[in-house]
Amino acid sequence: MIATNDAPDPAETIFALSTAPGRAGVAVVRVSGPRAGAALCALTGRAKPPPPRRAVWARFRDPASGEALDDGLALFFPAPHSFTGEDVAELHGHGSRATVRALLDALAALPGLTPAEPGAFTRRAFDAGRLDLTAVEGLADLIDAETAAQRRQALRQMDGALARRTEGWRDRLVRALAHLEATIDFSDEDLPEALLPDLLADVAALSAEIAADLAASPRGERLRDGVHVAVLGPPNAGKSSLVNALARREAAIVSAIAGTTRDVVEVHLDLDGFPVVLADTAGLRDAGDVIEQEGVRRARARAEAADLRLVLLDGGAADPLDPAVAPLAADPDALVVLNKTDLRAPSALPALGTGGRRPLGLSLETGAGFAALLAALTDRVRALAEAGAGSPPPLTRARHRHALADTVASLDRARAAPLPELVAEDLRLAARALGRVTGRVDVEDLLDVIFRDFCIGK
Ligand SMILES: Nc1nc2c(ncn2[C@@H]2O[C@H](COP(=O)(O)OP(=O)(O)OP(=O)(O)O)[C@@H](O)[C@H]2O)c(=O)[nH]1
Ligand SMILES: [K+]
Ligand SMILES: [Mg+2]
Repeated sequence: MIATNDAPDPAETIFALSTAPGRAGVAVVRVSGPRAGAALCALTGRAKPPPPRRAVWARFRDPASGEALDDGLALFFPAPHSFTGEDVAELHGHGSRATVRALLDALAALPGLTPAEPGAFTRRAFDAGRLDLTAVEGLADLIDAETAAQRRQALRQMDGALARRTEGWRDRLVRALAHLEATIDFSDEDLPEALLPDLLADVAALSAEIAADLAASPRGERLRDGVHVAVLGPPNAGKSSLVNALARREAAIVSAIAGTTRDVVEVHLDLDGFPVVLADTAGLRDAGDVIEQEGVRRARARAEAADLRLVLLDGGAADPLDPAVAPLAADPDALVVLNKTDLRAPSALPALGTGGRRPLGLSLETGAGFAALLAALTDRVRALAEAGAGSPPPLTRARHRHALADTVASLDRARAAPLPELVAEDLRLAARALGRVTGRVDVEDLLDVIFRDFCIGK
């Protein structure tokens, strides 16, 4: 949605349908660039655009033939108070394919107007400095949000929570660097002798703070992409039955034949606003044909990659904790469930691992324990994905993680550097890595800080 192509030509006026294509009550066509006002006038027959940000009713006509195309509302947002920072016009017409096509064709026929590339409006907003990169990403995530928690996270990032945090770090870094540069360049002047130890202490504190956010980073990406839960267990434990019950549809084949599931079957769930990718897997055992063995290999790979492992034990088996399953159930991070409690009670099993844990009891046959399992699963998913309002803004993309990891690496090199010049060089690299998060990498602000804090040059 927000993908951008070649560097845009700001002299061009671009236009596009901004609402979803198809039948709808209203469709919004947006025009941005120097000819936006003229385009609005050409289609509405007005001598000049309406007052800023005021909706006026208009009949939309083909400027060439005079044919009436539609009627609706027209709005004008003069630069710089618009989404793109340029003159923007909006035509709100009726949302049929024919009216939208007619409006777009009429705009295309006007001199100096070109259809917008995907993401071109947002690209212009970024170029005009109205959005930083994290806000652009937040906007893209908001448009794609499917659950309430995703919507909250996207809105928070779009509002600049992550940008403010990284820019705050960058300000501190640039300030430290400015002081250091000053001691290097003007060492004959009277600057504090003890600057370097203090500065290195600041750098250590900053590095620790960024590292702490990095350590918490899987949360944000999980909320964006979904918490991956793998359902694992022996053949015939009822894994596919459980996945179907959670998905409330027959997503996977259930049968009394052990080894029914071979491929990994994914279903998407919304658990209390948190997106979940639930994977049904092949029953784990060594027997079976080559296809089943490939299924077992895939199941184990999925178990490795999952954020949470739900281990389903078979209450109908001779030994539900046989050696093929016991190690999975002993994992303290796994959610362990004994199914078929209509055949055997959890109290009939020995405790799992240390600490005397018991599996949750479940019968998909009778429905007993299902609500409790759903609640336990939701709690675990929330804990893995939650971005509490008071906590630091989550890193939602691998890009953020890489930039911050580079920053920490440079800061740690700076702390170990033998000469002030080398410390400065590593701090400069750290500042540049931080600047990548918001997309603002410039050096002018370094000079600003030098002049503001030291009044050098008088
Ligand atoms: N008695 C009883 N039977 C159940 C229960 N849950 C599932 N079953 C039955 O157990 C059998 C196996 O269920 P599946 O869901 O196919 O089991 P699975 O773990 O996916 O099996 P594989 O894909 O072969 O590994 C089916 O006949 C189900 O009807 C339960 O709670 N009680
Ligand atoms: K089965
Ligand atoms: Mg199955």
